[in-house]
Amino acid sequence: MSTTATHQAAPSSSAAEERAGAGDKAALAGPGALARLLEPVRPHLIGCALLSALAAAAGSVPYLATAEIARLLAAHGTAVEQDSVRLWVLVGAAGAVVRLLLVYSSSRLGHFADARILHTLRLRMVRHLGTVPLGWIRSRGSGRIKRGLTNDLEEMHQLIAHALGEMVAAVTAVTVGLLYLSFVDWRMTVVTATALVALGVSYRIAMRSATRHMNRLLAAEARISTASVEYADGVGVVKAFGAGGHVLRRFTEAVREHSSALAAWAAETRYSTAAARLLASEMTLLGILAAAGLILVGAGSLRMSELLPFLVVGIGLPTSINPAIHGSQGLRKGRTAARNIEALLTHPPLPEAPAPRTPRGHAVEFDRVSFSYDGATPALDDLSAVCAPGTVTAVVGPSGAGKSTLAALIPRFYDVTRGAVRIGGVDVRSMDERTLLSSVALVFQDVMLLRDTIAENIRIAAPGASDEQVRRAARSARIDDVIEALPHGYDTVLAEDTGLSGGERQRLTIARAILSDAPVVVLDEATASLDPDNEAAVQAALSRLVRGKTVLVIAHRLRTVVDADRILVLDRGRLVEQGTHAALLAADGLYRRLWRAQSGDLPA
Ligand SMILES: Nc1ncnc2c1ncn2[C@@H]1O[C@H](COP(=O)(O)OP(=O)(O)OP(=O)(O)O)[C@@H](O)[C@H]1O
Repeated sequence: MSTTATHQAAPSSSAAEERAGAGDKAALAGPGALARLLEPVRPHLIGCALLSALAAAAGSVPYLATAEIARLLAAHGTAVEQDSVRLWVLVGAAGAVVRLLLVYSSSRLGHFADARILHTLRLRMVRHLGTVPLGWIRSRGSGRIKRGLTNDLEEMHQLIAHALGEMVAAVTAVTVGLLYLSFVDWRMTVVTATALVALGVSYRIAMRSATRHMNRLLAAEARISTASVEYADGVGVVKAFGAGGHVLRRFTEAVREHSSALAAWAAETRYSTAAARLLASEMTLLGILAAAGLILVGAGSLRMSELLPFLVVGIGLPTSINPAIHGSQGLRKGRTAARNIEALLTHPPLPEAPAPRTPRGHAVEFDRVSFSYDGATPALDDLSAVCAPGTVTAVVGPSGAGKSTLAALIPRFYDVTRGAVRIGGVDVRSMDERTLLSSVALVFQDVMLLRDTIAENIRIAAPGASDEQVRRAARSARIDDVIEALPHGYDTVLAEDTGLSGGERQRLTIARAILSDAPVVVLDEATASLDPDNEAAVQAALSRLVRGKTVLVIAHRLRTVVDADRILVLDRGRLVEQGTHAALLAADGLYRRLWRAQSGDLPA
């Protein structure tokens, strides 16, 4: 990430809301997560469920009316009273109209609840992202964050606006159907209910492996969605490094896993699915009901006219259950989505200072700092150092030594595990977030630019800056000429194809940092080699940026730090040496070994 310190403090009301949310963590955990998230729209959901139930009941009426007409015809033949038939036709038609009205009302209420809760959740998630440690967001990955804000909310939408209503409607339709049939003949109703349960159980048995396969598929889908976002975000890198790129590999692995999950599902369940479908079909139920009914008719204890409603209404019952199966899948997906959303919403925000203090001066001090990402392995161990204002301090060391971690502690991407990081004598944890972030400019390797105009990308560091100030910063960062040469100059909207080189994009972020005029500059020196022109321009821009500031440079190439005022040498999280280039070479320790390794074993 390459950015100046730009993220905003969340409004205090939302911060309080988020703190309350974090306090609810224990209560939110477990199976109640979904219920808790939906709490604000509970009355709407109950209303929606009631309307769905009434709609389903009304929807059963045309079938019941048809069954009654069939009964009348079977009982009286052509001598049937026309008025009775007409009445049932009217009742059936009225049921259909009422159903339409109720479905409309229920759907309206469901979508209203859906819009409201999704709006609230979206806001809470975005506000919460503004309060959690930036380091957590970076390590979680943009793909997972975006998935939370898109796919998981979409699953919640499906659940609230569709699945809940479908399940309630299915249960009601079956209940109403069985209730009606019980008035016709209780024995046949028992047969119908038993047959439904038996068919349901055999369906479950035949589909028993489906849940496992479904879970595997859902997990694979989630991975594809995450990897797609990451792939889209990192397509530039992927192009630059070809198919060997990390992101592309994750994407192709996810696609492969999805295909193999799908193939395994199809292979294992092709017969059982067909059997399950046959078992739970209308034809099977028709066979059972006709056989049982004809036995009773034959025994003289059931009239033909009483059997007909079972053949008309009874065999439609399996179809009524189908939406419940679909709805239960929606419920399962909604639960998973709720858990993901909850995990994001309940991640503890960075504690805010109750009585913020203002730094006096801009020295950066690491005071016996220890930090661990996982609470077990130290990434930094009891490290103390001071970076004086107006000086450049370079941090060097082997890969994994803790250089980036040290830099990340200054803007509070993470909080120290022990010790303190101070700016101007004030612990960064005791500073107001705005004060802290306006004190520190970050120029990191992975250049982060927003899809906005070039002017706004620079201005984000100082929202009130005039056009002239933006231009002056761009001139200081040696990027002014490049911007002017673009078709829309400073109004060019940045996109993948804007045509800026890596070095030019880096200079844009330097312009941003220059505009912010933050007294502390944290710089992650580029490892990717730039062409000589770009490198010279970046160096010129940097020297303008760091003039008079307290500078901490994470250095990967030692030749760039020979002029640093002080070099901190880290190894496995510990500060093992410090001093100037000359002093460290003379000390004949780790720095000298690193120097010899990087300079091709040439004597210094
Ligand atoms: N987000 C993270 N979660 C867990 N562990 C991490 C994370 N970031 C870094 N680490 C671990 O912390 C240690 C220090 O890593 P750090 O990135 O600070 O080293 P570095 O000196 O900057 O390395 P490099 O030069 O390779 O960038 C390493 O063991 C690394 O694996």
